[in-house]
Amino acid sequence: MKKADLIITDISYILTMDENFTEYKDSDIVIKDGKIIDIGKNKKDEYFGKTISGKNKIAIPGLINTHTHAAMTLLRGYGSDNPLKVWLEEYIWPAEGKLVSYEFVKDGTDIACYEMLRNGVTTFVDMYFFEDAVAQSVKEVGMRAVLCTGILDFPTPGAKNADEGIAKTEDFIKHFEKDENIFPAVGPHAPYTCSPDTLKKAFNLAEKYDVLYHIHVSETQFEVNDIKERYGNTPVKHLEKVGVLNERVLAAHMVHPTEEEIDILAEKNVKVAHCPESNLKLASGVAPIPKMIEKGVTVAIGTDGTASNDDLDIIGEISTAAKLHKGYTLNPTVLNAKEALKMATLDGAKAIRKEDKIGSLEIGKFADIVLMDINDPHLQPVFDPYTQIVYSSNGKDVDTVIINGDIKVLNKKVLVLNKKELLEKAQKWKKKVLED
Ligand SMILES: CSC[C@H]1O[C@@H](n2cnc3c(O)ncnc32)[C@H](O)[C@@H]1O
Ligand SMILES: [Zn+2]
Repeated sequence: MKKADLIITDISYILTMDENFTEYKDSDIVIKDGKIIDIGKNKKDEYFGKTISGKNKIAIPGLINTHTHAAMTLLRGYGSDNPLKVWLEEYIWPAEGKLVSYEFVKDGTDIACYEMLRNGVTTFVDMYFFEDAVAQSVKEVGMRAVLCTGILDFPTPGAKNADEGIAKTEDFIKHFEKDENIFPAVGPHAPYTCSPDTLKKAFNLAEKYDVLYHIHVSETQFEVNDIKERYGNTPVKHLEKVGVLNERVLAAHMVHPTEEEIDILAEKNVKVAHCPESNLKLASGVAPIPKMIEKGVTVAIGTDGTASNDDLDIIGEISTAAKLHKGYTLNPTVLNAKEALKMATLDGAKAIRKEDKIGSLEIGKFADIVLMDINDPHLQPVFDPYTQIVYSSNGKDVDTVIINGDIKVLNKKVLVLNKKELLEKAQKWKKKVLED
């Protein structure tokens, strides 16, 4: 018998989400030193250590949310039912200008971490202000995250101009460069809020430290028209001309690329964070995701912030994506359940360039594992476990969440945050949002 730290026994279905979609039935996963060391039938007989039961459960890799603004939980529902420009300029940016501080971001991110864990998210990509506060939350709960300060050409709660945003980003990168779970990145907000000079300076920084370059691109028709008017090009072509497209770029939204621009994204190996619910709620449009995938673009999934979604349920997000693109293309074979789940797992890991460490359940990878409870009438009978997850379940069916081999959620209860305290924080900030 060999020593293990944790053995998940008799898991009804294991969906590894590796490149071959390898599956196991009634099998075990063995974990040691934070990593998966064995998977298969009767592996529990070869190891001793703490066990938890996987009976009536589906095991999938920890889910990856590739675009959010976590602290915006404190603005959930604020300024709803408006287009992006009105929502940002008349509601969100004034509220952020008034309230955003280290404390706001810490409290808001704590709430977001609770919600993400509850919904099976183990890794997320965040762009906001006071990312040191986000890092503190992430450390306390033991999640993984790609974190970047939003860089804009006008004053923000975190910096008086883009150069200060870039300088702060460099300090942040240096601080977390070697961290195992926090991956610092560079976050120019968008082509309409960053000049070509700012975009390029930010890009050079990402190159210097070999980190992700995360940016909102081609989110609305308004943006496309605005960039055309200002620079004579559509957003992706504009970014290409500025010289800021390569494999390090993770572009959020990408709702309105032209055919030619999709070819550029594929050629430059730019990754896309698709945010269908935010795009629907803000009436930004429907991104041509099937076409991007067909042309070889890696497309992952993101929720965006909770003021434009308005939740952090990534299973709900892939369900929306799978159905939206079928309806929009009038083709039911488009974005099938396996492909949809891949967007939130292996393709999410590829989007953040961590596919060697996370994104699938494989020996040697980190033990970031979600167990979905299928012992409930709304999830039975199971003909196809992928279909069950994408079309029948939602985040609330997540029973257990393990990160780095540590149990963070058990029996649908988040173990690493205090729910009562979070509810109090939400009330405290609601009062401040409503104060003059
Ligand atoms: C610079 S940090 C992030 C900045 O972006 C704002 N934001 C939130 N959602 C969106 C979106 O869908 N498109 C563009 N900008 C967005 C957020 O409120 C912060 O100000
Ligand atoms: Zn966003």
